[in-house]
Amino acid sequence: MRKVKPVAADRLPELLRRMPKAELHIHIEGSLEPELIFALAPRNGVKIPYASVEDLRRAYAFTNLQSFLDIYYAGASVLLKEQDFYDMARAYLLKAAQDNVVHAELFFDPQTHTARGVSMETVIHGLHRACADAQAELGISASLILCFLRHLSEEDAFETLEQALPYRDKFIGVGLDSSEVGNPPEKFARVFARCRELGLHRVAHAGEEGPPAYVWTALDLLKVERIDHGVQSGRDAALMQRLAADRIPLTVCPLSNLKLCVFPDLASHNLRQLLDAGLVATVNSDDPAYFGGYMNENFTQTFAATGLSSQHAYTLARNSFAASFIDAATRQRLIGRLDETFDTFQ
Ligand code: HPA
Ligand SMILES: [Zn+2]
Repeated sequence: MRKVKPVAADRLPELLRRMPKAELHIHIEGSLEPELIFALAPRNGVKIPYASVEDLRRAYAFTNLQSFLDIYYAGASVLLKEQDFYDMARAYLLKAAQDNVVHAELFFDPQTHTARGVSMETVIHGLHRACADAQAELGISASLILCFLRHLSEEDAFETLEQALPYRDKFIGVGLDSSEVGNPPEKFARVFARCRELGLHRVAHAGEEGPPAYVWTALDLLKVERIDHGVQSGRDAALMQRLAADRIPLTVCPLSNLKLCVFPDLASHNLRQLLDAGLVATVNSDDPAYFGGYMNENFTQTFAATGLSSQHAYTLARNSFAASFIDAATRQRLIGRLDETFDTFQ
């Protein structure tokens, strides 16, 4: 990793905001702000059990992953039409562009929608159109990763994959999310093997709340290329060595970990430990509408709490490009822009 100049603590937030970066762990349904929920509900004739935006926001006090997921799936129930999916992704991509996110890989949860009678075509077309427009109008590249809900069955995941295959050109890979503990990666080994045959990229949430064993099986049985979260890996020295040696990226989400009580406070977060061990860690927002911050908030709050430096900032931004699924030429061009930002920053 190249060495960068030290930057005074009071100038670091500006550098963090200004540096170009990629976001690799954003659930697009988790970018649905209360204001948009309250705009979409009457548009679609959907009733929501909250009196106001403020009333809904007050309910965002989570104790663990499941307490969040219950409210996250309820929020997504206002999404019915292609335009709804477009509007949600458009709002996220506008915010991302403001944060100098130049490339984003968006997770989406089709089973949350198809279970309510919304077609796969509606979901994928709405999201994909927003990604295409963002490239043309905002200069940000964006692609889609289809996530299987791990609390549902293997059979349901296979059926979801079948339903999505007519739109194979509109998503680049698959992921695994929802309730982790009790739903280990091995439950989906055959689905992921099929996705590998199809040439799809593969990622999985592992080691968010679940044990390091889930990270091992995500690697060995699902053959994933990245681990989403993965922070529990810090408890297993052999796993840390494996992740470093194989350069398996971790898409870390500090504000999510804080809000879901994975760490008691940001100062106790193990991002520094992961970086010091030579892991390809990145910073991401996960579900920014629920966890109180988009990309730049994740960077600035984490750096303020843990005392990370300009060198860490460069490493994290560079890791985000290295860990992304963009083509090699684009990756080099984006790293060039990153270098220029650090070279010229005063
Ligand atoms: O952080 C998460 N973990 C698991 N599933 C999710 N679905 C949205 N966000 C998450
Ligand atoms: Zn996530």
